[in-house]
Amino acid sequence: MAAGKSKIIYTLTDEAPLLATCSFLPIIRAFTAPAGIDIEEADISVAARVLAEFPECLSDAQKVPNTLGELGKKCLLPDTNIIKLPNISASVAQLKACIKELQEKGYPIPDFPENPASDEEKAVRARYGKCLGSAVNPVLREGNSDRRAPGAVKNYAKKHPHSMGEWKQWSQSHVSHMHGGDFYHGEKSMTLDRARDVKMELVTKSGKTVVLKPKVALLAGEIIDSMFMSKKALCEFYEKELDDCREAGILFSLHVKATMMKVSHPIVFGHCVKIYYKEAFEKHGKLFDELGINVNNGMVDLYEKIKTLPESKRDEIIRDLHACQEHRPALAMVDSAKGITNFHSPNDIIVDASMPAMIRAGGKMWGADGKQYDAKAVMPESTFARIYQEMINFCKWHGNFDPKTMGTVPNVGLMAQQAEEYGSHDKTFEIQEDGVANIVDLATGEVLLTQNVEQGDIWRMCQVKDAPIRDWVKLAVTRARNSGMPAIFWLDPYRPHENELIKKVKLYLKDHDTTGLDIQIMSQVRAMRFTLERVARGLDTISVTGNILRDYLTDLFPIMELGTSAKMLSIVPLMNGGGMYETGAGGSAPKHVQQLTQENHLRWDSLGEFLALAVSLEELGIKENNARAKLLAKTLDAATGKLLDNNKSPRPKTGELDNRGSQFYLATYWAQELAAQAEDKELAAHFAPLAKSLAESEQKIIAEFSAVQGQPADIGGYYLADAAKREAVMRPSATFNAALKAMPAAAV
Ligand SMILES: NC(=O)C1=CN([C@@H]2O[C@H](COP(=O)(O)OP(=O)(O)OC[C@H]3O[C@@H](n4cnc5c(N)ncnc54)[C@H](OP(=O)(O)O)[C@@H]3O)[C@@H](O)[C@H]2O)C=CC1
Ligand SMILES: O=C(O)CCC(=O)C(=O)O
Ligand SMILES: [Mg+2]
Repeated sequence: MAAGKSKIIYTLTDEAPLLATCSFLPIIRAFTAPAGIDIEEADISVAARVLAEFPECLSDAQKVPNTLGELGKKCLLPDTNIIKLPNISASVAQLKACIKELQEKGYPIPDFPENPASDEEKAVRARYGKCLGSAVNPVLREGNSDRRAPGAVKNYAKKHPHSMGEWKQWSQSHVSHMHGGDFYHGEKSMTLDRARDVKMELVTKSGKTVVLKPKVALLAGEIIDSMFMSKKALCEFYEKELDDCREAGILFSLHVKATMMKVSHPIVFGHCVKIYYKEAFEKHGKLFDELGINVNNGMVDLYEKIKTLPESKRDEIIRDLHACQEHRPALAMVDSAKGITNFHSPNDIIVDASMPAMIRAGGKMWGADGKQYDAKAVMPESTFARIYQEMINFCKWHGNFDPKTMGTVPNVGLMAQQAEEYGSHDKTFEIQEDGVANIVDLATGEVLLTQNVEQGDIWRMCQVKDAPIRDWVKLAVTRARNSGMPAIFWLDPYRPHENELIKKVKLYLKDHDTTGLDIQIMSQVRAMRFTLERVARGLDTISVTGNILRDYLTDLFPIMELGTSAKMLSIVPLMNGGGMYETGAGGSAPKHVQQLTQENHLRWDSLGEFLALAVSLEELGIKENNARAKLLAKTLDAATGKLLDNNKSPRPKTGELDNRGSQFYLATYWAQELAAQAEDKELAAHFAPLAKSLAESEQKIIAEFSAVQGQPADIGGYYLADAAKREAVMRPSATFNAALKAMPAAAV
């Protein structure tokens, strides 16, 4: 019997994930219809988010709803079930490209004001600001994070290990971070005794009081921090590291997270670029200012804007930039073939993915000649950079990890309600004048936290509420109990913020039965060492971390263990009872779209989506007592296992099996599993013809998929593709399409 109407919300995002969703949704609908499950689409692509900001510029036909805002509200409801795919966290260059494409498609939205002067321009800039950087995940993440490699995926990686670069003990690769003057040093933190409204203000040396943030409402038990990065210390650090790197003769690479830390990290990045090219910036600084060049957005901004200059001037600038390179270290490349360096855009080297890639490659990055070299990995903020050096130390001593035997490291991450640094961009400021930066109670005038700051310093306030911390501790205990693994809280008692957290963790652990569990608290470097000693012996260890380490570790370990974080199970149990199922922990791999449009091959692996869908169905089945949803989940997991066993994942090379072919195999195995099960005979009978027809047509369908490969594919746009063209490209097998269409759309 069919159950009542249940609903899964499926996000439509950008780039490769969106393409893959386009072909996967018809499959999902064919399978979920008999269980009475509706799949509701929610377009949260960067294009949709931009259009939703400017309804007054659009005709009625062009207007789109604020889907992200609506989805954020749904995350607070108990019955919400969302599958969330990775989306673009846009850089300024990406946002401008998106705006241009929409304008060219007839959407009369305003240009992006780069240097807003009038109030009107400032207002437009602020609206576009909402679409910049990591603007989606923080809105939806109303729960903490549970990320792990499912057993079938881990076993597959052990049987089919990916390549690992070799670590040499004499490798020169290392991490450099500040040893003073960064956010870590001088941080102040407190737990609120009661609910308070506070403001953030700067009292300048000249006696002015500048209110930077008029009001932040804080709850009782919330932890707040005040921390700053000294511009002077940062610039001295860069000078020293650039010289040191030049002397060592290795590549210089700068790793930031400009998407999530969208206010502070572009500034940190910009200082490095300006110091590297110091003489050129000194000579042409005035002109650069006139042109509105802002290298916080990368050298791409400079190269774009000098295009307007006469050729001779342009050549002079380029010569001067090249002259700086003569006495500076070589830069790590993002794309050696195209001459794109690490300084091109702050979003090109994103630390959570870039550091694991370097470590996996034996400590190597790409040089301008397309060869691999040792590198100095510069991460100015020392708070979390130290974990990477600890892993490098381990690899230098023990050699590279072996995916065939290494243990697994799942993560329980404190993330809910914009926890810690990742929720701080609206409370982060570049200080305009020397003075004292205060967090002040609005009602009493009491100064809660104070810092002495100088012009150019970056000052921020972070917060984490009490309820998410309680929920995080509970999730850690639950995961430790269900997995039987030790759980380590990575918390550093020498850091004021984490010291406050430790007090709460110790208290809230008492709310749970922890008998027989191995739960420990260790500072980050010790936790890394302890975990790696176990990893090397094939033992599993849960890392329980704050928000930044959640992000870093859930790429770091999966990339070592599985070759990519896209194969992770990534669950967000929403605090009000709903569930969000993210697909993997990685991004949206722009180069995959390029390969599709040039050669009609999509190497993107939808495995993360298959895993997420199974958990989403299982949860829905339990909550709504929908036996068929549970059966769909069980059979989907079995089909995914078979897909891995039979090696039917997409391959990177054009001409071989790609995403579309892989999805076809998933559908075939899923139908076969459903047809073979005996729990629900009606459902078995429903899927038997599909199982049979897909198996019989295998060669024909695969031939139809192969036939289109090797030539360009037109999807009619990048940020806003043409739906019909995209569908034609992503669903090129008439036989497969007809088999899915023949499935009844209603419950049986
Ligand atoms: N949750 C989210 O919404 C997130 C979004 N992002 C955004 O994604 C974009 C790209 O980020 P980037 O740092 O390059 O990291 P990615 O994780 O997208 O890519 C790194 C590399 O990992 C491999 N990879 C990742 N996912 C898959 C997959 N499903 N199938 C096959 N291979 C995969 C690819 O390597 P290869 O081609 O060699 O196989 C890819 O080039 C940015 O705009 C970023 O902001 C980033 C992280 C999370
Ligand atoms: O939202 C983003 O930009 C990145 C998110 C991310 O990297 C993660 O959650 O692992
Ligand atoms: Mg990440």
